Amino acid sequence: MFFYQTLSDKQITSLQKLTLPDAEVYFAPQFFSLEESDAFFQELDQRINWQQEHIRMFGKKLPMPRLTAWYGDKGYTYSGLYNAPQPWLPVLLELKERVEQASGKSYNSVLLNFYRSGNDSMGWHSDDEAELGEEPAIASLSFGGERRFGLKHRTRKDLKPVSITLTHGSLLLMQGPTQHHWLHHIPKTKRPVQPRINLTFRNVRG
Ligand SMILES: O=C(O)CCC(=O)C(=O)O
Ligand SMILES: [Fe+2]
Repeated sequence: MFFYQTLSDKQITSLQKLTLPDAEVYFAPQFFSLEESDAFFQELDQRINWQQEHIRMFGKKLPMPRLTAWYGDKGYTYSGLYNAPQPWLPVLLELKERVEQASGKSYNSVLLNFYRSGNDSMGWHSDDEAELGEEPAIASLSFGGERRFGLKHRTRKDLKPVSITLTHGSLLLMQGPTQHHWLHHIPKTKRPVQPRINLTFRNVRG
């Protein structure tokens, strides 16, 4: 476990390190206060240019099971789709500063996901695109309804899959060898859940 200071209130908050082999994952369930988190959810809900993108699968064009948006300095290819960057918004720069301060890393882009209901999801993947470099640091913020975040090792079947509840106002940080060895997903849920906004800050090269 290590400690950091938030910029706003100089309050010491802890990022908990998960005990996962072949990974470096940290989690802070209440990185933001409830008041801040409610305000960020509203702001992002209203200001982000949310898009319904499609994926091509088996020659079919299918709607992605969530809305997405891409902001920052660089374009990015994700799930075979090229995402042209939209210029930073003030709210995104504020969040970027906060996660940079906490993680000691810098980011030049952010992918946003909007999960409208428990029927929205993200399939098993790792964020291992070449543009992200060898051992990418990815800082993931969650606002709104709680969803389960699953992690499973690519090859070691003796390791049980891990599941974390991504709370309103939480920060999840993945770095080091994590993307090489582990896959992650957001499964659908039958539980009634509030809409959820996720932001993953990344550093894209090139
Ligand atoms: O919604 C989440 O927490 C996961 C997002 C994610 O894995 C991604 O955008 O690559
Ligand atoms: Fe991911």
